[in-house]
Amino acid sequence: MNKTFMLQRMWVWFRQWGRGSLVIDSTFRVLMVGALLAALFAMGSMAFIRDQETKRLMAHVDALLSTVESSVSVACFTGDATLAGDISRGLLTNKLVAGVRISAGKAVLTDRLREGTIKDERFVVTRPIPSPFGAGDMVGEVTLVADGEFIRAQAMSYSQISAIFLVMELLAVSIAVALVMLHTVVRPIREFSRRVHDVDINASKVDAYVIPPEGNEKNEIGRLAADFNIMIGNVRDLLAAEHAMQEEIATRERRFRTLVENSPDIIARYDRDFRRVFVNPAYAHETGTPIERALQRPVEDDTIWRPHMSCEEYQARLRHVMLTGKPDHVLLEWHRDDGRLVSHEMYIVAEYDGNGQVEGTLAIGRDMTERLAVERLLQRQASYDALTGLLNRRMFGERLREEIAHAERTGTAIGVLFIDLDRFKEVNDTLGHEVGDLLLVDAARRLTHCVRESDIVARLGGDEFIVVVPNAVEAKHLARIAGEIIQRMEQPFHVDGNTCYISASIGITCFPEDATQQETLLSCADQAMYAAKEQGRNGFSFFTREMQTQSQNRLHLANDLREALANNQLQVWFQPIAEVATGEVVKAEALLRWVHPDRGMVSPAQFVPIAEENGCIHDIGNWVFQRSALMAKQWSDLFPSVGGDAPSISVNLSPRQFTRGDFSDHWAAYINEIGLQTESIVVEITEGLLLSDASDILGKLENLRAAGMQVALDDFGTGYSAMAYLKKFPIDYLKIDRSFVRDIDADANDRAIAEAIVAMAHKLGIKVVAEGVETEAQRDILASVGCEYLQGYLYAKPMPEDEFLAYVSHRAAPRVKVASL
Ligand SMILES: Nc1nc2c(ncn2[C@@H]2O[C@@H]3COP(=O)(O)O[C@H]4[C@@H](O)[C@H](n5cnc6c(=O)[nH]c(N)nc65)O[C@@H]4COP(=O)(O)O[C@H]3[C@H]2O)c(=O)[nH]1
Repeated sequence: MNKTFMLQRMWVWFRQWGRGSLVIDSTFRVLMVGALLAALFAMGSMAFIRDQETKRLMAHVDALLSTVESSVSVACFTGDATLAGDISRGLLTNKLVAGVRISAGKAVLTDRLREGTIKDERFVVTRPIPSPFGAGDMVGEVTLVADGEFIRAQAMSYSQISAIFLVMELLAVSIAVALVMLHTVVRPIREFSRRVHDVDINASKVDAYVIPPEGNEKNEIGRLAADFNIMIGNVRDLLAAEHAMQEEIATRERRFRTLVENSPDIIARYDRDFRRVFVNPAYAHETGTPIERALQRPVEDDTIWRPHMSCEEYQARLRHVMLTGKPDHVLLEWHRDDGRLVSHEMYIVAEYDGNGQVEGTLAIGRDMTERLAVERLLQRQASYDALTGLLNRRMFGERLREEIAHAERTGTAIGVLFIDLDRFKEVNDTLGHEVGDLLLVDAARRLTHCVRESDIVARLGGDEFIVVVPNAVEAKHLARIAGEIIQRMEQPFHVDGNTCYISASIGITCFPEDATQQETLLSCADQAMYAAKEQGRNGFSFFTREMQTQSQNRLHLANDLREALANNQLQVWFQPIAEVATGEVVKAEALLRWVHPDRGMVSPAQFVPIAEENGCIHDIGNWVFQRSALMAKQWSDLFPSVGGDAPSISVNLSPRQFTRGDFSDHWAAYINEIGLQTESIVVEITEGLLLSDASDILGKLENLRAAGMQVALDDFGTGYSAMAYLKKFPIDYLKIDRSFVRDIDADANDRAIAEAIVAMAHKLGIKVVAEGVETEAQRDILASVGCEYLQGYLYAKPMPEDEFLAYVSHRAAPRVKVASL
């Protein structure tokens, strides 16, 4: 058992060893085949040779029988048993013969069988014996029993020897074949194998090819080498292509890496479990997370997304992209370490593996911080007033629309307060826009303190504000808010080192009582505000239907005013101004009149503000000046004989026209053109002008003075009464407002004010004109405090040009001829 196992092991080892060597394997196979064939042939030939040998020996026995046939014939013929015995003994000496039987007829002459012989009929030869005398008579019969054992042994021995030779021959042939194969096939193949083995496919072309072993160039090995070389060529080409491809891939990868690593966009790749498997440096920089910390971390670990979008939401978006394969845009925002909010728009796409399965997502984020900041700023600018931070007109419109819709649904009321700052224009014009802006900011702040959080506060532009009070159930609630606003606005504004006083006029309207449409609602509030202004400012008015009518009137007036100048509907009237010292009329104020074709006389107090609003004031102002200059010219032609001050005409100059400032050159040119004496024109300005950009105002006033005009400060005492400014500017006259004159005989304060104004003006070398003098008592008091000139109904009301000329002509020397204008 062990032996068999050992043999099996050896056989296996041998086979394995043999497979490693073609020489051994092929030799072994040839020998095995040879041995097998030898065995087969040997087996086949042994039976054949044994048979042939048996036959040959039996033939030999037969031949032996022939040699004794004549002797046996004699013995049989004669019946000679002795002879027959001798013959048989002689035959039995031959090893082949084991038994002899000779019979003559029925008589057996001899019958001998070697002892121990087993008679086998195959080895028995019987032959009839003919008569020695011929004639075809048979005299007996002889039977030879061949020695079967001997013959078999002989045949076996012979066949074995033959088989051994055959096997040896075959083995020899096999060995020869193996040797020949070894020499002609195996060796060249082994050499070929060695050469193939030595081939360096990357070497130069010569070394990269296999040369067939000598003498084998044309046989199968040669063809194999040729095929192999073709294959090497193909492989070399493939390798070269592969190499080029690798190079290309490496180059591309390098470029992509450069691109990705230097990309300002953040790039992150997530696997199916939302773990980051790649991030670029921009990601690390923007998120403040080092790359190694960011990798392999799931999105849930992040806290950076929180401000704008939760991780769960972000993860849900990533999942959706993976499930649907549809790209998505996500805005992510987070605070950096320095606290700055950064915004990135992430473009998320699904990534697939070679089998088309989604293996994760790629997120590329572009920094939108600045753009969003600008957008938000623009949005804010589009919605909020840049100066005050309140809602602007546009946004207010939207909010009001929403409130109206809500009120309609819920059946509630809305209160709208239209707030206009009184005399803000003066602050702006006098102290400059910067101060005006600061005042507006403070006013906005005060406004927001007067209302609830839920109320809407907006700036419509300039000094106009709006407050919307939703759920305004009672008018008194709105009145209380308006009262508080007014009260707060009355408080002095301390702005940039200046103390300014303004007030607020407020118009109040209600939805749905007064109007249900947004525009109409605002228009009603505006009209109510206008009414509040007309009622003396610093107050509020609720909208009434009459206001609507008035407002429409104003609108019609504004339209008609555009045509008024061209249609000769405007006139300049003159109101005399008397000199206290002489009682003579030496000055007059030009006062504009509009004789409306339908309405009759319209007051300048009514239409001058409209003309200022729509810009007509420039043409109208120039026209008034020219008419006044002509009147002054004519009057001065009358006066030299009268004596005293030269006559002059005061012309009201609208602050709007003064600020534009292109009038003075024209006016100066016109004075020259008509040859008017110097100081015949007094330009009346309002005191608020002096507080504005000093150099500009000063320059303009000096221009007027240089052109021979004088300057009067109108309505003095009603505005800022900034005495300090009087020193700085070239003012010739102060005009005490008629509000101080009205009660001067009854109100000691008014008298004291008038007295103080006169005293101060005189100290500055300025003469004083008192307006609105209607009574002699007023005249006397004003005269007593030192007022130089008086203007009022006591002397004369404003009158048309011809009447005025007649008036002054009458008072002047009768010899002076009055020329027509
Ligand atoms: N109750 C009373 N009133 C008296 C008396 N004496 C004069 N008045 C009125 O007082 C106003 C004086 O003009 P103002 O203060 O410059 O006030 C003027 C002036 O500011 C403006 N205005 C008039 N004409 C012009 C003009 O041509 N250009 C500009 N820019 N404004 C003008 O319109 C305002 C009103 O002008 P008017 O209605 O003409 O009113 C005039 C005049 O008729 C009096 O004794 N009692």
